[in-house]
Amino acid sequence: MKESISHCFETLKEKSPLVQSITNFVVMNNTANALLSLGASPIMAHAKSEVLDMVGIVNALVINIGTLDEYWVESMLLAAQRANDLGKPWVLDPVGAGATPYRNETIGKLLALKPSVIRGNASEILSLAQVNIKSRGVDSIHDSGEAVQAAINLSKEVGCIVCVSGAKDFIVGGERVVSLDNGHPMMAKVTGMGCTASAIVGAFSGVEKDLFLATTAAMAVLGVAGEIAAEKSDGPGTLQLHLYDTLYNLTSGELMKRMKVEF
Ligand SMILES: Nc1ncnc2c1ncn2[C@@H]1O[C@H](COP(=O)(O)OP(=O)(O)O)[C@@H](O)[C@H]1O
Ligand SMILES: Cc1ncsc1CCOP(=O)(O)O
Ligand SMILES: [Mg+2]
Repeated sequence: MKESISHCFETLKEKSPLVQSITNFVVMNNTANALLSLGASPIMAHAKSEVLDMVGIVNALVINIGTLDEYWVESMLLAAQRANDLGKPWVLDPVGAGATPYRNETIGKLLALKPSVIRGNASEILSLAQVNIKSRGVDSIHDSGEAVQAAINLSKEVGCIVCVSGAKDFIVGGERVVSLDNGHPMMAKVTGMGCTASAIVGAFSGVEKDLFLATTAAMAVLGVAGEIAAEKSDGPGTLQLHLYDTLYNLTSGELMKRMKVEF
């Protein structure tokens, strides 16, 4: 698996996938910079007048409901349907799932369109799997390990790959589960770190057809880059900056050496 992840990483650098994001106002800059540092190419586009054409030219689509509103939701549904029609992968980041009925209703519509990959924190994945939990905005109040069974159920129900992020990241494809034990607790103190994870999952999905492998590779890269960056940082501000530099300079050798992956 480590070799396949490393190969995926090399392919991404070589192909520089174009990734469309319909994402939230908070993280547009963070995620675009992370994709560029990694070697992918970001484009943020949500106008209904261009969304169908845009999906036509990108390698993957990321839909993130962080700052959703009625217009944006229509764009998201159009884009997701178009990606399905064209057989292109699309990633759902269900930011703040469970926080309000509007978010849940929107997530229901997006799930009906069957995302290729769902990446969320534990509270979000528990909410999507209809586990009756309390949620509190965009930050998780559960450990990722608590949401693994929910992720398995969700993966089977929707027929997609599910990633639960947190101290450990779990990637689930039906009964297959992989865990990654990289990263650093300070990563949760930078807004948009999860959104960045989802954007990177989009980038890998744009170059690797096996989406279980693509998602695992994406989370391994962010986890390893995050922990290297954290070692150089005094706090979340410098972590954000060091993360770009680390993504930019990361080699497959360093990735292989640091990655802690388990089946
Ligand atoms: N306690 C932690 N230890 C190590 N890595 C973490 C920790 N918390 C979050 N991360 C990492 O931060 C990234 C974002 O995950 P998370 O914080 O769960 O997403 P979100 O921002 O959507 O809540 C992932 O790469 C995850 O592995
Ligand atoms: C704070 C906030 N509010 C709406 S979207 C958003 C960003 C959430 O980003 P992440 O889930 O990656 O921490
Ligand atoms: Mg999030």
